[in-house]
Amino acid sequence: MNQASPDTLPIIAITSGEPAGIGPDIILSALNESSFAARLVILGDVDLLRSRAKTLNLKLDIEPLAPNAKPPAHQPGRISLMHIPMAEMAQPGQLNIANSPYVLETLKQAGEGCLSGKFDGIVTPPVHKGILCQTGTHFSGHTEFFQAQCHSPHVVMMLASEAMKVALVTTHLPLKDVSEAITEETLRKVTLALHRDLQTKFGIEQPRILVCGLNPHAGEDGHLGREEIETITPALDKLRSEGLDLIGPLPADTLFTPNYLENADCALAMYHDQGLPVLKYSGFGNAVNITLGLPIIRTSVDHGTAIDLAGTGNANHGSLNVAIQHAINMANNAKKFSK
Ligand SMILES: NC(=O)C1=CN([C@@H]2O[C@H](COP(=O)(O)OP(=O)(O)OC[C@H]3O[C@@H](n4cnc5c(N)ncnc54)[C@H](O)[C@@H]3O)[C@@H](O)[C@H]2O)C=CC1
Ligand SMILES: NCC(=O)COP(=O)(O)O
Repeated sequence: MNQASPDTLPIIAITSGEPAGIGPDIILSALNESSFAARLVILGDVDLLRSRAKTLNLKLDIEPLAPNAKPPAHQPGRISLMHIPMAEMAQPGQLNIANSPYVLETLKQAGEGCLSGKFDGIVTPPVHKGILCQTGTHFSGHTEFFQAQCHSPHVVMMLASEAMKVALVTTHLPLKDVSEAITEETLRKVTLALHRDLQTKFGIEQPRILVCGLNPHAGEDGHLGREEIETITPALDKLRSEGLDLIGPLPADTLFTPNYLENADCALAMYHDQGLPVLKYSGFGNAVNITLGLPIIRTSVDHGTAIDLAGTGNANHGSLNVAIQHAINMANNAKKFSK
């Protein structure tokens, strides 16, 4: 049982995610079964949450907050909600472009609330990037959405499981554009942002980071690609001379083996599908996605919208639990540092 006064608990906003996916399902089951030492507020449509609770046969008390009211301390079975109306009632499993503006609005209000100090952190259940892009807005991910909203020059996507932390130099880029995006400047900024946040957000005094090469066998001395020699090694050497503990560039296929991982704090992959499949293989369903380098706290789940499972009761809320708990811990740490 939490002993802290409710007024000191962090306020964490949780967006409802893609309404036809499992976002509403995992919010309902997580907040029904688990207990969080925080004031949680869902940003979403009250009828969506109530209707999905009925479909899932979950008995929860779902109440909209009065304007400007603060959410109470979380109690299992009770949900406080900031009502944001959907255009049309969502059917589980059926994407509807009419509700895309709603999804974007929940993110916008979450970000604004964090920037204004109304919320202490944001947790985002999954959205469907494809249906959002169909509106004509280019949406490649929450990471880039909040980066733009916060005017942050460099953010880093990092996923963390019990077994490992994996950060990415590039995020949602077509593979054909990756090589060009890996410049000495980008590597420098991403690695510095990662190093700093491992220190400040995870309390690791001197983080040791394993850095992947881009090419097979990290280029095999230039015979299988030259990015390691021309770009990655010079960027890492400069950072090493400034005191960072960096190993690499290492062949990505051997970097993710126990000998390396056991002696390091984080792996830095060059692109999305170089690092994330390994992390998801080791911890899918219990990992957290954290955006580093933002002025606000933002965590997310390790999975997507799982349209096939919406409304079935088979969606696992383990990763959402971890994402909420990480946001709470980071918000509490931030409060300590600001005193
Ligand atoms: N944070 C976010 O907003 C994320 C959004 N996505 C988006 O989700 C959409 C679908 O992506 P997919 O690649 O199909 O991945 P997905 O994670 O939605 O599904 C992959 C497989 O895992 C299962 N699964 C996913 N979450 C689960 C859970 N909580 N419990 C039990 N089983 C679960 C699904 O049923 C499916 O078989 C895409 O539009 C993608 O961009 C993907 C990852 C993160
Ligand atoms: N694979 C993780 C992912 O794509 C999530 O991206 P984001 O929406 O957190 O930017």
